[in-house]
Amino acid sequence: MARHALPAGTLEADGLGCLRGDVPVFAGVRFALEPGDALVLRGPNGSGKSSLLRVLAGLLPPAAGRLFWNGEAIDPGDEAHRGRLAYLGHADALKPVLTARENLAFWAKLHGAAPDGVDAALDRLDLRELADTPVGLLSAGQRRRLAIARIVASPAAVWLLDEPGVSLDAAAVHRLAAALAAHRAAGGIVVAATHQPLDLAAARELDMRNHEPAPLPPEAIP
Ligand SMILES: Nc1ncnc2c1ncn2[C@@H]1O[C@H](COP(=O)(O)OP(=O)(O)OP(=O)(O)O)[C@@H](O)[C@H]1O
Repeated sequence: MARHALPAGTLEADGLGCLRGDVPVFAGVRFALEPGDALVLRGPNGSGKSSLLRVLAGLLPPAAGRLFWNGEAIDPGDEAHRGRLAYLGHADALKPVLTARENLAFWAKLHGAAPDGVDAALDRLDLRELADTPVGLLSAGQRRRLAIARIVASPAAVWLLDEPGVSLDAAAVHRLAAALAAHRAAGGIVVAATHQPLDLAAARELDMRNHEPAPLPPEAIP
């Protein structure tokens, strides 16, 4: 499948920390990702993988540290940077009354993606036969495939994926791996949180257990 040109660049995190409800979740997260790189976030439940992805997506402000694109600091709410990101959360962010194709067309228009990328993304996730089915009638795995197709159809350079393989059967896991490889080959960057193995060649790993925040001082504990 032909890929649109990606706005290739480097993504760096320097000393990122995060609070959830005033509770420190992680601290001191550092990485530097070049075009084509992949970073897998590991760690037990509650260690902060989803929180880190939300910080990277600009959905949660960091409590400490900065993010850089091509060496330039990214300000919170930076619209140009938002355009470089495609975020897949636990929820699939699909409209149940629209068909699979209509959902992708909606997202493609919103993100300025090429309309011909919609059918290509449906093909890549083997969804062509379900293109005209309302999303409310799809199975969990079919919905997850469509949510991944939404990322594939986007023009974003940086894919931020939270448990992308959830609900996928073996064939769909294979298609996900192929989509990730194609994105990286086109100069894209992948950051994925996963408990399952993802077939990501030469991916780097970031273990959230190495970024546990320092314990609160006794006087700060109510
Ligand atoms: N909206 C929220 N408000 C307050 N605390 C939250 C909120 N969301 C998550 N947390 C807390 O932040 C911590 C990190 O959660 P997070 O979802 O980032 O972990 P995770 O590593 O992705 O977990 P999992 O493997 O279960 O998906 C947990 O202690 C969780 O209870």
